[in-house]
Amino acid sequence: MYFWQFRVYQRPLLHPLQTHHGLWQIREGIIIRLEAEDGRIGWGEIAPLPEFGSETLSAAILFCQSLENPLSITSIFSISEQFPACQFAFESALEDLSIENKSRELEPKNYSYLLPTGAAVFPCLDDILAANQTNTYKWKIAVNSLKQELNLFEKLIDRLPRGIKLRLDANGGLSIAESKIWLKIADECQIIEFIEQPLPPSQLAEMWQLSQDFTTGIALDESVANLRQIEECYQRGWRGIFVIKPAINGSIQGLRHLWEKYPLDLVFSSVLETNIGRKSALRLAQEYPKKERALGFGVQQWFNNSDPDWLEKLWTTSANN
Ligand SMILES: O=C(O)CCC(=O)C1=CC=C[C@@H](O)[C@@H]1C(=O)O
Ligand SMILES: [Mg+2]
Repeated sequence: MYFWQFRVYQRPLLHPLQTHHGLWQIREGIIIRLEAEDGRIGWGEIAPLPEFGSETLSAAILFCQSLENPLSITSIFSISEQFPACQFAFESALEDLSIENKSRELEPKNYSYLLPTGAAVFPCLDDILAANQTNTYKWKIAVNSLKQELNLFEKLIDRLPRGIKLRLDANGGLSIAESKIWLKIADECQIIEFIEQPLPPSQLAEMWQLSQDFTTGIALDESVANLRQIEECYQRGWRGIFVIKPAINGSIQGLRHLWEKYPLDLVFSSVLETNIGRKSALRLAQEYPKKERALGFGVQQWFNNSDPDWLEKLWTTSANN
């Protein structure tokens, strides 16, 4: 049995993220601490992303307030798939208990750096390229008008060194006609690794057709935000890329079973979680056998790291349970 505690946190993003979903300024979540009878401690993070279909923060708080304490392993693996961020957090805390070398190097060498959206990329681009050894970068589209973004894109690729791969993420905000324009350009310029979620999840068939009509990869993200959606999209014929956000995907064990059951082309992606959730997600990504795709866990600092004791302060200054 495992006694556990939780604390709700709010951390301002150092660089607010502008996407088709809107402007994201504060990452809110819950840190959980599991303690085994022999004193071992395991940490986990509930990092909701409701616009991707996960539970909301308030739903996760109510779930934590109603969950038994102490917990059994059975109760952890019985958490409903209605709470995928909670499933990830409790299973990863359970696994964290057994991690001998918690400080084992996890930071990926092959990662994708998320560039500032739109024209904001240009003032800092040279510094970002100089500071990052990776050759994979990601840039959000479907935020400004197509005309504006096509102009910015031309300027951007002129500034990128040879050999750089770019991922374009529309967060489901393009029309079919706009997707075809981007894909035609991508096929011609050969710098785009894939276009992520060009259309909304409701248009899987249309994205499948685009994947047949163009050579540039298409990656599903919002369409495959949890285990049930991954399996459904595969069974409906999707053989393109699956962007997996472990922290909102649901059961870790369930994800392992899926990638063993189906030959999935996975790209692991962050939900701008804190270091607690990041470690668990990166451990899982390291287990995934295919290594060709850069991890969507750019080393950029999402948070102001001038407060390294934030977790300790959280634990001593607030008691949610
Ligand atoms: O996947 C990556 O390279 C970084 C993470 C990332 O792009 C995202 C994280 C969280 C919310 C989203 O707007 C965005 C995405 O859509 O993938
Ligand atoms: Mg995405």
